Amino acid sequence: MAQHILVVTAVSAEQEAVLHGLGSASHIDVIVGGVGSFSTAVKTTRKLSEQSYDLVISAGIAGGFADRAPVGSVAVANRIIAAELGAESEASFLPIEELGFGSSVISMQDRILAPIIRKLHDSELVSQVGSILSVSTTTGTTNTATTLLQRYPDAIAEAMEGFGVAMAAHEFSIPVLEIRTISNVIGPRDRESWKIVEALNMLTSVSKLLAEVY
Ligand SMILES: O=C(O)c1cccc(C(=O)CC[C@H]2O[C@@H](n3cnc4c(=O)[nH]cnc43)[C@H](O)[C@@H]2O)c1
Repeated sequence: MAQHILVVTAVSAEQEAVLHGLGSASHIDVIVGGVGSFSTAVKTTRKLSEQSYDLVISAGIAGGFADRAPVGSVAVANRIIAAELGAESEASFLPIEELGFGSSVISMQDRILAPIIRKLHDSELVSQVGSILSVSTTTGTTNTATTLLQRYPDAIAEAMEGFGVAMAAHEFSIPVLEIRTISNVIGPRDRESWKIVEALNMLTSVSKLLAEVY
């Protein structure tokens, strides 16, 4: 399935990891969009207005919810959710849908998702599929992790850029994927325990598969 694909990472270490895995695949471009959905949405939109693409992929490292996406595994989004987009009230969090201002959820197309899920399943890599949350603040307490899971029971991971990439792709009617390798458990902030090098190496392995599948 050789198409023209744009991969968007947050930082250059992720870009290098992806390029390393892609090898000589010339149909895939990889850009750095910056950390967070705002910067990433702007940079992705600019790139999509300059060149035509068939698929956009948000790729990088992420936090995994305990017992759902272990460190060292691969998380593939079937939904990308802007987890903080809404209003707080005394009773509960109100997502933007309930306020009548649009949607905080972008769903992946099955025809795009199925081939990479199959490939990951056939590979040696541990992987899971579910909602990946986009947050502006990296979760740093058990309380926030629990709250997010109550709000989004099918969430497997959180990162900071997916929704920005997805919104840009959506604007150009291009399908989107989010694929992440897990560097840390979501919960109490313990920066020393993050397995960033290992997650970047896993990102290289995943990128090899991306080049074979798409
Ligand atoms: O807490 C810190 O001191 C700290 C230092 C450097 C970087 C960070 C980040 O939050 C990097 C976020 C970056 O990586 C993705 N990512 C990785 N794990 C998570 C997570 O548990 N929650 C949200 N984002 C995560 C994210 O997509 C950014 O690109 C913190």
